[in-house]
Formats: sequence, C-alpha cells, structure tokens
Amino acid sequence: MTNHLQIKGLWYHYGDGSAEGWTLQSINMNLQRGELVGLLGPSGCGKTTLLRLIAGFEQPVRGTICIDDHEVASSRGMLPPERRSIGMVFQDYALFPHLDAWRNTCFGLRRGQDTSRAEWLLEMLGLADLRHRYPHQLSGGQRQRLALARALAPGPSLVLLDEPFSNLDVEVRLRLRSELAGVLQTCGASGLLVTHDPQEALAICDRVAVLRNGELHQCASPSDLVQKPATPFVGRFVLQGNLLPLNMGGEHWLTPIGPLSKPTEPNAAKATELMVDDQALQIQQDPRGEALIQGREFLGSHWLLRVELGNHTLRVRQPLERPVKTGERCFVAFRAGQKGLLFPGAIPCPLC
Ligand SMILES: Nc1ncnc2c1ncn2[C@@H]1O[C@H](COP(=O)(O)OP(=O)(O)OP(=O)(O)O)[C@@H](O)[C@H]1O
Repeated sequence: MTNHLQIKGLWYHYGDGSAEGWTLQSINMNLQRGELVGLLGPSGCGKTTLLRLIAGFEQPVRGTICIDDHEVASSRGMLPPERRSIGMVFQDYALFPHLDAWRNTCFGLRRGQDTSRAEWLLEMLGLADLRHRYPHQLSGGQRQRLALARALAPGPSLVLLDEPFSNLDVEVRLRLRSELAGVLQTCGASGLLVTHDPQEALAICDRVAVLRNGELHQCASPSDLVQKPATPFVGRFVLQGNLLPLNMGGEHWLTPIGPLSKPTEPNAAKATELMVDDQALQIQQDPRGEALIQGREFLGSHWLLRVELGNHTLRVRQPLERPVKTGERCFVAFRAGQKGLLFPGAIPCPLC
C-alpha cells in the first residue's frame, strides 16, 4: 500500500495563538490508500480542526500535508479545498434543504459530468426510490446515507467523516457503521473518521489515531492499541482501564488496592503507574470496607460498578449473580490470574 495522505510535523492554532496556545502540536501521521483510519479523542482535543486542515479550510502554522506525495498545505501556501479531491460528511449531514435527494447527490458534479456513479450510489445505499424526496422527508439514517452519497458522487479519493453517526439511533448507527468500510472500499476511497466513541473506532477502522489536547498519543491497529497502549491516557480513554499509582516497598510495589510482586522485566523498574481493566478487579461487600460503591450499570452479561477508593474511582466488573447496591461498602482486590500493564512501556505484569 502507498501513502495517500501524509501529515508531517503539523502545528496549528486559531487566531494569533496568544489566547489558547496550540490547538494541534507536532502531528505526524499517514493514511494509506484504501485505509479507514479513526481519529479518536475527547471533546475539544482538535479532531475537527485536523479535518479542517486536511480539507483546506485552515492553513498549517508549521508542517506539511501531502496528498499522493503532492504538498497541498504548509505555512508557505495551500491548495484550495475544491482542488484536493476530498469528500466531506458532517454530523449534521449539511444537506441542501431546497434540493431533492438526487440533486443533493449530484451537487458536487461538474456540469455535464457523468451521473452514473451518483445513480449507482443511490442504488447501493438504498435511496434510489427516494430520489425525489427532500431532506426533511427522509429519516435520520436516510439523510446520513444521502450525505455519504453526496460526498462520494464526484469520485473523491479521500473522504473525511466528522462524527457521521452521532445523530442516529443505535440500530441505524450500528448498521451504517458496519456498511461504511465496504462502501468506501467499493468506491476506492480512503477514509478518515472522527469519533469520540472508542468502541466505534475499534470496531470498524483499520487503524486508530488517539488525540489528546492537540497531541497524537498513538496511531495503531485496534489490536495493537488494545494490547499495547502507548500511554496511560490511551489505556484509560480507549480501553477504559483503571490507572493506579505505584510506590516502591521492598520486594513489592504498593498500589491503593494491595501489594504487587515486582516483575523481573528490567524496564519495569521505571514504572510509575499500573493499568488494570474492570475484569481484573473484584469486590467483597463488607460494612467495614474502605471502598464505597458509587454506582452500577447493567450491561447485559454483567454489572459495571463505579467504586470509590480513597481519591480513586475504579471501574469493576461484577457478575450478575452477585448483585450489589449503590451506597454499600466493600473491599477491592485484584482478581487471581489476571494481568495488568505497567507504564511507561505498557509492560504486562501478573497481578497475583
Ligand atoms: N474557530 C475557532 N476559533 C477559536 N478556537 C476554536 C475554533 N474552533 C475550535 N476552537 C477550539 O479548538 C479546540 C479544538 O476544537 P475541535 O473542534 O477541533 O475539537 P474536537 O476534538 O473536534 O471536539 P468535539 O469532539 O467536541 O467536536 C477547542 O478548544 C475549541 O474550543
């Protein structure tokens, strides 16, 4: 595969940067032809800003953006959006209310351009019979598919999708997101998908880039992210892991949950934090317990508990057959046979 999009040393701030500082800092990433890459991070971390730079609505302060090895943006100059062969899909669809589905789909085509691709897209996306309807006469899922058809109709090689499923109900969202990769593949387009939902990114993307406060923490395949999160933030945000501080204590490390045997791995000596997932912890209800059950969620196959221990809030998985109540006290312990990850380095470490 070849690099389709390449972002090198990209820095950006709005205005003169004096108010908020950098919005994006030293971003390096690439997207290979045909790939679907997720851009994941909490609200305000810079995801939409990065899309706007790639699309050509903002200009980098430092660094370069290349498409197919051609520089399209740097501090020296930039190619206008319409010359970048990029399609965009926004979370609010941004359809034209006064145009019917067919004319919305064909909006980006040049006068006289072949419309067979637009026809094919409407057919493939199940909209062919709705071509004369206006956006207000379509359901949310149909509007979102129309937005995708409109973005793909001019034959862009790259599609930027900004939270395209966020306004849809669960069923439509799950169906559309599972169709997305196939639709892009059939159209020969690469995709960059902004989302703040880790499950969504891991479920459908070839690789996922994790941003925080304008910095790229990791860009890796879903399985690499899960097995080897580069930073504690990636572990906490993507894997919803519990992060615990480590203190030296002779032959053991001390954690707020209990002692941990020191691993033999040499790099482990530098560890300062331990990440454990919700399955690696267990509770024992006891009125004398130092922890407090603050909340519980029913997740079908188990409960997910929110447990306060000192100044830590832990996520603990609890079997359905052992129900607990909010407000009960408990002890927290590591579950036998489970592993955690030591940071820095994401070094696996047995818990008991
Ligand atoms: N036009 C603007 N002028 C000044 N600051 C802006 C502008 N647009 C966005 N910002 C700021 O830049 C930062 C990044 O915003 P951005 O919209 O890229 O975040 P995001 O990750 O897409 O967030 P969300 O998930 O909430 O959409 C935020 O602090 C935001 O307030």
